[in-house]
Formats: sequence, C-alpha cells, structure tokens
Amino acid sequence: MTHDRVIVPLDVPTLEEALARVDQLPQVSFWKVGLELFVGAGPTILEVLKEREKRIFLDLKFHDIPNTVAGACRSAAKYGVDLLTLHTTAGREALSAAIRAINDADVPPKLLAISLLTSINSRELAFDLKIPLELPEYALQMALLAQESGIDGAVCSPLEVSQLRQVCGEDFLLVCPGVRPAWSESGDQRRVMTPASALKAGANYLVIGRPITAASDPVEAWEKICQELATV
Ligand SMILES: O=C(O)c1cc(=O)[nH]c(=O)n1[C@@H]1O[C@H](COP(=O)(O)O)[C@@H](O)[C@H]1O
Repeated sequence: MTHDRVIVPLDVPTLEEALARVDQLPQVSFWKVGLELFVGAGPTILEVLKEREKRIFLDLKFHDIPNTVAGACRSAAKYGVDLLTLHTTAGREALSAAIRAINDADVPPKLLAISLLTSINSRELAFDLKIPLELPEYALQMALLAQESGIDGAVCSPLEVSQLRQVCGEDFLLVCPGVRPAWSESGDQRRVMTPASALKAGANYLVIGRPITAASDPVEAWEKICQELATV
C-alpha cells in the first residue's frame, strides 16, 4: 500500500542504516533527511534517493543571520531536493534572503518555515521561551510572517493546521510532524494528533517517524497508517 502524503524521516546516523530503512519500506515514496543523517553521513543519501526516484525533504532547519541562511539555502538547493526547512524566528530578512538565494537553482526546492517545534507545549512557550502569546496565536503569527515573506509553506503541529489553513489559504503548504496513531507512543512530541485527523484538518503532508520506524514490524505499521488514511 502506498500513500504519497506521508513523509518518513531517516533519523539514523549512517548511510548504511538509512539504506536499510529505504530497502525495508519500498512503498514509501517521500523520505526526509534531517540533521542526524546529513551531519553524520553527508549528502550521498540524497543521490541514492534520487536514483531510486524518491521525493526528498531536506530538513536542516537553518537558523542564522540572513547572509548565512542565504548561503546555506543556496548550497542546499543545488542538491535538487523537493522541500527545505528554515526557522521563521531567523526573521523576515533571513526569510527573504533564503528565497532570493534558491532562485538560481535549476529546480528550486519549496521552502518551509518552522512555526513552532511540535515538541514545545504552552507551558514551555510561556515560561521558558517567554513568549506572551497563546500558543496557537504564536504559531499562526509565525506562519503569517513566513507567508508574507514569500515562503512556500510552514511546518506546524496538526493541532494548529486547521486554523493555519483557514487563514493562509489553500496554496500555502502545511506539513505536520507530531502525528501519532492511537496505538503509538508520543515520545518527545507534545502537540500531537492521529494521522486521519491531521489530514482531515488540512495538512498537505504528514511526517511520521517512530510510530513506523521504531515499531516491531515497520511494514505492518506503515500499512496500518495507510489504511487509516484511506478512510479520510
Ligand atoms: O521539521 C520537522 O520535520 C519537524 C518539525 C517539528 O516541529 N517537529 C518535528 O518532529 N519535526 C521532525 O519530524 C520528525 C518526527 O519524527 P517522529 O517524532 O519520530 O514521528 C523528526 O524527524 C523531527 O525532526
């Protein structure tokens, strides 16, 4: 069974482990390469995924001054990936610089801005990060800043996706991690929803990792998630 709106992260440290995972789940058409694998094993995995005609979400979450973010985006865009992330909190100028930087690429990636990490809850937002806004309002404001800057979409929790969809419109890409089937553990995710509810609420793509990759039978876990999504 396949589902082209589920992105599975390759959160492993080596190329060998990443390839084993890709081989184990040939049904998966969209893979995410994040910091652990990219820092640990370099860009070779991107070539391999392209040879296998997989789509690629390069999730490096750039967060720096505008000149540095622009340089990082320019370098990343050369890999010909489909999606690329940066943090909205890098600021308006960095967001605009990122867009200008990828425009030279043959096929520029879609840029996604992190609104608020799905591991943060309201208490942490208020008491640790000292943000005085309510959490849904903060996530919305970050998505709007990204949209106003010309960014293609946002990464958000499924709990906020319906509001973001309503305000940002149909063309703004919304990608949701923090997705947990009823039968799985939340782990370090704080703002979660089930796959079917997240898709119904308006997500374009769901990022689902450990419920599949840490399951005793990842293929069976993938199939169960696809069956759940088929009901939407
Ligand atoms: O940008 C992301 O993909 C991301 C943003 C966010 O707010 N929360 C979040 O969990 N992620 C990523 O989504 C994946 C979620 O994995 P699981 O928690 O194992 O399903 C991880 O690779 C995270 O790096």
